[in-house]
Amino acid sequence: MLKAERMWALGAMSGTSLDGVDAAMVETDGEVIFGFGDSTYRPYSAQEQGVLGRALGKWPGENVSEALRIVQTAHEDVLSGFDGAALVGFHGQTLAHEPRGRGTYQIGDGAALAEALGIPVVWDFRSADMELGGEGAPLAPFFHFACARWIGAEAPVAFLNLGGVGNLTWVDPSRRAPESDGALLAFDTGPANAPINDLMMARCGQPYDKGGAVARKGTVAQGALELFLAEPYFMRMPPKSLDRDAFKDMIGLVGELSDADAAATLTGMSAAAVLQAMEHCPSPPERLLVTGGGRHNPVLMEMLRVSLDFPVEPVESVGLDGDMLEAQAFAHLAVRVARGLPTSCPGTTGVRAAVSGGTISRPQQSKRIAG
Ligand SMILES: Nc1ncnc2c1ncn2[C@@H]1O[C@H](COP(=O)(O)OP(=O)(O)OP(=O)(O)O)[C@@H](O)[C@H]1O
Ligand SMILES: CC(=O)N[C@H]1[C@@H]2OC[C@@H](O2)[C@@H](O)[C@@H]1O[C@H](C)C(=O)O
Repeated sequence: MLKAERMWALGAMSGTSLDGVDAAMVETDGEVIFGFGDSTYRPYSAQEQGVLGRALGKWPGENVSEALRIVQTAHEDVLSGFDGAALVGFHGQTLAHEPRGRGTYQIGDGAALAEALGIPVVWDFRSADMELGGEGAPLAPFFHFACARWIGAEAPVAFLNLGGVGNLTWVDPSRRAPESDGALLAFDTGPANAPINDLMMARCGQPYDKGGAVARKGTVAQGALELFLAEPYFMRMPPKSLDRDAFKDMIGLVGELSDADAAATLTGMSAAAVLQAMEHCPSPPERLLVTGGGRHNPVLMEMLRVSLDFPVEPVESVGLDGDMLEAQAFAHLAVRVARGLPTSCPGTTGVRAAVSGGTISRPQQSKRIAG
């Protein structure tokens, strides 16, 4: 275990919406955030997205070599452009996630990345948690705890990530540490952008509903919304997590609707899932801070605002970067792993006891292309 030492760490995340790789630098000792540094984004081309999309749902033993090569090359390219990182946190690309079944599967080879970059790489963040009975996700909550302190919050706040899937973290920043009893409650809320994107691609040949423009013209079909909310997942007590495609069938619920009504209804479903999730929080948060691409969808944001009686704001309102929060999370978590500090606990993943996940791969050769 390293002693508490602040360092610049570089984190990288390739999210479930398959849009690209985010990378960001954070100065941290794994507990306190001292500052945020450079960040960048490397989109996947349409051809790369196609390969990754076809690899979704595959498990170890199945052939994903082309997808792996894309993920590996994209990360090497983007991460080699940074200077001064002592450590890299490499999430990889989730292909499948079945917490109560076959486990979780992220592709990306941290040992090869450490060789290519010439710096230690922390990876395989989710396995240890699952081995101890956890969901393996979400993992950003330990970083959200540090963010709540960084923004100076004294009362509970909540972070909502609207990515392909939605996830919510309720934080009580007055607790001593993120693993302390009652400091964190976190779980996946339900589908967020993934079904909207799938609908837009199938019906309009567009990757997403930019600005909620299509949904804005439609009306939410109440019958379909009620069928969606009858899904047992919403009643289940957290922690709980989801595969990107766990709600793939919900597209069928809007199959008969016009494009606008279908988009409005799927957007309404994503919002309703968040409202259900808020019911599970120990107390209403002071504010709901929204991160991830869905914060750019004004229809989705408005649906949340009209139903919640505390402010719903993008994380930019407190000086954070909503496009980079997940990449920053894996930078921060990498330092926690290097120090042997926990990265998940019963309140975030349902793991039996707080656990420090992740594997550290150090470069064997002294080759250095960064720093
Ligand atoms: N201007 C916009 N209008 C509407 N939706 C948007 C806009 N910008 C981004 N999005 C949505 O956000 C998605 C990308 O979100 P994000 O990058 O947070 O996902 P991710 O990190 O891949 O997912 P996850 O957090 O589940 O791993 C896009 O696919 C799109 O659906
Ligand atoms: C298995 C997996 O990759 N899950 C992702 C996904 O995307 C959002 C949500 O579902 C969350 O559970 C998680 O990512 C974030 C970064 C997390 O672990 O906190």
